[in-house]
Amino acid sequence: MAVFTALHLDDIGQWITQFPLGKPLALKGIASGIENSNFFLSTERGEYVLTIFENLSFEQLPFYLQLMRHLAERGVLVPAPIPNAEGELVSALQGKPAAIVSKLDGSSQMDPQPVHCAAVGAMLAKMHLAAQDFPLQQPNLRGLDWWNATTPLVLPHLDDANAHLLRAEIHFQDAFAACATYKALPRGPVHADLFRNNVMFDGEQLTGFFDFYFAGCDTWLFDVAVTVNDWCIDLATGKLDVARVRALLDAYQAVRPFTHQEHTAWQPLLRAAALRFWLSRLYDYHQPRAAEMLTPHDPAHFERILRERIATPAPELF
Ligand SMILES: Nc1ncnc2c1ncn2[C@@H]1O[C@H](COP(=O)(O)OP(=O)(O)O)[C@@H](O)[C@H]1O
Ligand SMILES: N[C@@H](CCOP(=O)(O)O)C(=O)O
Repeated sequence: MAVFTALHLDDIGQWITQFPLGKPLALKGIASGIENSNFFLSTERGEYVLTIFENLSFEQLPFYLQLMRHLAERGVLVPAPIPNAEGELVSALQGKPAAIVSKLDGSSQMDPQPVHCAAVGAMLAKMHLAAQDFPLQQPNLRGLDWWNATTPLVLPHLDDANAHLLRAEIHFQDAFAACATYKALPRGPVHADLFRNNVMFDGEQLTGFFDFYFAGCDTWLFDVAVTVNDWCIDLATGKLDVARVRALLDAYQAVRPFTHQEHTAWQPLLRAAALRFWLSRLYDYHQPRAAEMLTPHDPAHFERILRERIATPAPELF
């Protein structure tokens, strides 16, 4: 999150009367994050998070908010969206779509141990299974099509070595996505951005996943790869820590066993997950948006991870 649209308590006095939340007491911009404008909101009824969506449209948002509601109803620990008096989860604020969700307890675990990775793996598998009967469809908007569209926009900013790496990896991923193994992978709604900063813990107890605004329908294995590439690495080098990888994968497959096609696709999808965030970070870095609070993420981190996944095979799924 970041703050692209400035907002003060006075600005929401009228708007908030459509929600059953009582009087607003405090509103505080959240500096972390990069995508939307987010605020901690205190009201007479409790603590919430108010999000103004900067890129997603009114048409796209029901997928994310209904998905959160669907998951919350099935025991997956995610924020509950608050409906307004009309039963709507999204309504216009400052001319943009906005929503209020419950605030999760706990804090981010930025130095995860195997026990935390196991909790994340188990909850991710539960999420995949719980979303199987979710009726709405929306593709992962940061999937293969977006990688192909974004590559020519960032290539002019890269040195020769990185331009070569990017071209070669896009070529590899296009070819892999066309093969029978890839097409046979189980799919459904995925979180697609389950980094350390998007999960809450109270000690070793996982208290929730949030930030579903990159979610979409994609392969479940891509979601596992995104998660492993953040939770199970040494941040300085991008190298995988085998104990954390094993803990996450074993806890995941205790809930939802991996298929043989997933076993074959594992190494390519770890590369795909690294490529996805290298590209988005390059794009955000070279085409920055105006914001009151924004700290762009370092693209070189995912360049290192991609090079490392190409050079060194990761532990197998099973
Ligand atoms: N439902 C929530 N409960 C508690 N804290 C939240 C919640 N949603 C967001 N936050 C806080 O806001 C910060 C940024 O949120 P994030 O969703 O990552 O932003 P973005 O939409 O830009 O990706 C998080 O690190 C967390 O501290
Ligand atoms: N997790 C991604 C992009 C989104 O970041 P967030 O802080 O808004 O969740 C990255 O690290 O590049």
